[in-house]
Amino acid sequence: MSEYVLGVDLGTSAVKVSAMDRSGEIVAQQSFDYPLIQSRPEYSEQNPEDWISGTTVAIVRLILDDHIKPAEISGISFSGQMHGLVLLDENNQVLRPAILWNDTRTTKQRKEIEAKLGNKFIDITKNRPLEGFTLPKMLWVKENEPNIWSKAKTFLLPKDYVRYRMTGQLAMDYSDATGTVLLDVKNGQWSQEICNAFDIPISMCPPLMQSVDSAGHISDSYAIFSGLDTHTEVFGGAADNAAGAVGAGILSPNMVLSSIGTSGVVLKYEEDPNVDYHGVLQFEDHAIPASYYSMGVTLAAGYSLNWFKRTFAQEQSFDEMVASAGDSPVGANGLLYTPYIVGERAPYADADIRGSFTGVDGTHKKHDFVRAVMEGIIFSFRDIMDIYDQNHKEFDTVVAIGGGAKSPLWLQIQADIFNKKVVSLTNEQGPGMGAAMIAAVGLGWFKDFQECAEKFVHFGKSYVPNPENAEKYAQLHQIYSQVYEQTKSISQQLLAYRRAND
Ligand SMILES: Nc1ncnc2c1ncn2[C@@H]1O[C@H](COP(=O)(O)OP(=O)(O)O)[C@@H](O)[C@H]1O
Ligand SMILES: O=C(CO)[C@@H](O)[C@H](O)COP(=O)(O)O
Repeated sequence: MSEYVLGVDLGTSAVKVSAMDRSGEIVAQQSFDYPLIQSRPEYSEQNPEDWISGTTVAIVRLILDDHIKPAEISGISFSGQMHGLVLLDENNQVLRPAILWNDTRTTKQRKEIEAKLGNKFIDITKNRPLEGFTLPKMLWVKENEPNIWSKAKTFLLPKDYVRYRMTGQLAMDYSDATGTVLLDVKNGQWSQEICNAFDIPISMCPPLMQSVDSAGHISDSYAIFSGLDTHTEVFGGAADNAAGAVGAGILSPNMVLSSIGTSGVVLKYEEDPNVDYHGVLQFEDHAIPASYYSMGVTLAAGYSLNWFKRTFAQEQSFDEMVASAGDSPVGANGLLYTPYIVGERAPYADADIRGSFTGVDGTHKKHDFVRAVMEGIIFSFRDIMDIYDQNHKEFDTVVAIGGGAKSPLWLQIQADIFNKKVVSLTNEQGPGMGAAMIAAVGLGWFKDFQECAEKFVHFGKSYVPNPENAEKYAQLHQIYSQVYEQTKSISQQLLAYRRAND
């Protein structure tokens, strides 16, 4: 009899479920898209029921269309979009749409947290209380929707809610819990001090677990709903970036991950819990017990390209549009794009900054704009890499994952802008692969992630920097780096105008 694990990658644009066998082969994959609800400029929400329907449809298709037998699915685990607030009442019913990681309505709450706890907050959580994180979202609901807050008994993150619906158990794994900024990272427990400071009952925080811990089995009710079998064991899972790092084989400090999903991430494995980036980079518990990672996040990476396509290139397919960037030279004929279209998180934690095209010329063509968007996203990643350079962190290989890693041109642009070797995976399902690996390790198929990675992770093509292009990009990055400061005040004035006229 064959044996499979399912990796559920609960992304922002879609859920992707991969079935993998013991040899690390992906035997089948299904995905299901769901919408973002953006009712106002700074708002970004999703309906948790859409995650449940999407995940279940993908699983049903694996069973019916790909003929994966439920009896052969030994384990399931998760990779989840981080930080999103799901509030449940005393009967574990969802109280309002989830407020997502890229929702930036919480600047007031961020400032209140900073004013009250200052550097103490970073000491406890290893992070700043940025708009996207969960605690400021809780405070926003408390202040703006007191009727909902008064009914809230538990909070969860997105994939924890899906796990709850599959098993009936409420829980959160450490890698996602760091992203709530309510965790005392050194002591591995919810911070009573932060809860007290903001009058949050600590009973709202769910039980904590390791990513590889068992959360029980598929419940009777979910088995009927999905067609899965109740013998299938469900494991904690991880934040998407932790799972992505596992799935990309980032298991030692000399490798860095570059992920172009809806957001963009530059991530480094960290062994030392005392490393201090002063909150400029995020610092999170890893899916691997007793290890950590740091990362910088570009809020609108793939999202920038999606926005551009939706707004200016609807008639082209995604592949055609991306390929057209090859008709524009390095530097997009002197056109620069900054991807701050929903504000930014790293290196500038600024919810008010907005994006720009600079240097627009009457001779520019649409393909120059496409290339400028793709380059601007990677310049933003380069800003994050520069923080590692400033902290004397050495690494020689960048592993690229996410939807953006499907484009060979974009992979070469990464190699040229980073001036480092960039390696792709033979299968770009980094987070989904990581989720499946968590289930495989949880089931005891492998003694640890290292052993599992030897079977599951396969590196594909390497992209080496072209020295001439790297030199041009180094020059352009100097110019790009000035745009933030020079557009900051203009962005603030335009935002004030928008708010006044909303
Ligand atoms: N063929 C392609 N070439 C380059 N980028 C792509 C391609 N298809 C999709 N993308 C980019 O990948 C992003 C989605 O990546 P994915 O890792 O699936 O995101 P998420 O996990 O956030 O849902 C999109 O925002 C899009 O910009
Ligand atoms: O906010 C973060 C990390 O801190 C994002 O990385 C989210 O976790 C969403 O990821 P994608 O949907 O872009 O993969």
